[in-house]
Amino acid sequence: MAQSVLLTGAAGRVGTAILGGLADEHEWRLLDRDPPTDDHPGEFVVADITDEEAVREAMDGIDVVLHLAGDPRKTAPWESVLTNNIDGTQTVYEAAVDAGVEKVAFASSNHAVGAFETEARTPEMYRADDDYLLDGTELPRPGNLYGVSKVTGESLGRYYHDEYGISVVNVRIGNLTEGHPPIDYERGQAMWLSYRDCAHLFDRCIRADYDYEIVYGISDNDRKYYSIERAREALGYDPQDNSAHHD
Ligand SMILES: NC(=O)C1=CN([C@@H]2O[C@H](COP(=O)(O)OP(=O)(O)OC[C@H]3O[C@@H](n4cnc5c(N)ncnc54)[C@H](O)[C@@H]3O)[C@@H](O)[C@H]2O)C=CC1
Ligand SMILES: O=C1O[C@H](COP(=O)(O)O)[C@@H](O)[C@H](O)[C@H]1O
Repeated sequence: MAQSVLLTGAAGRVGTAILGGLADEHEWRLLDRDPPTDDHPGEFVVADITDEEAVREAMDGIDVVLHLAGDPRKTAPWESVLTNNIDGTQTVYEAAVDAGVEKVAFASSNHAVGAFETEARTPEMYRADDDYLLDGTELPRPGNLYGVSKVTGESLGRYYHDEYGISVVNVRIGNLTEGHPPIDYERGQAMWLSYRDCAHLFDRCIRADYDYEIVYGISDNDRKYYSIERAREALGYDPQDNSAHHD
């Protein structure tokens, strides 16, 4: 059944991948501080996610929120991640709970656990013959302030789920690239997420029933140090792509 979905950060790369696969599948309300440059499904709200009133208005009638908006740079300074990623995410959750939204899928990141990639483990852990695997039950271990902001976003979800019962899934996205995995970048190939699998994964976030989840968002790469088992079990994720199938 089509659901009413609010997609924040809709003008960005992840939003483009999602809409590329799911434009006709749901009723969309798109939100970004940048106006659209192309055709888009549904209505487009130009607003900043730290604008409480605008975010409240955008939640009206929404079933599911895919919250992508934020500063995606691993080098982002504290002032930016504090405003865009932490304050913005809290504003989105507060408005979602007040509006009676059922589910929020939060775009978390591999950088929430980046510090597990120690000198002793790398580059071996990026290779198919290495069995090191993070599965989402490990404690967070961010390697930069951007990662800290993603861990904080996951914690905000934990709080709003426990306190208000809203369903929450945190998707620790790997490395999204279109058409082809990153070239000459073992780490990027191990955490590759294709556009097709990205759209399917967020479709499962919209449709599945869950309480509070942390899952890894990567394709079914031969090289991997993130387990996708929880995404399969909790969401019914069934990825089609594998970085090993590209030269
Ligand atoms: N692209 C990737 O491989 C990965 C992305 N992510 C996360 O996914 C999300 C989307 O990332 P991308 O699409 O790659 O980034 P992007 O920079 O292409 O898109 C982000 C969008 O959010 C909007 N935005 C940023 N701050 C905003 C604010 N305060 N109010 C309203 N809109 C705002 C921007 O205008 C932009 O259109 C981010 O939260 C990022 O941290 C996580 C891991 C990997
Ligand atoms: O969280 C993110 O991660 C991806 C992959 O990280 P990288 O360390 O391989 O660059 C990055 O491309 C994306 O911009 C970022 O938001």
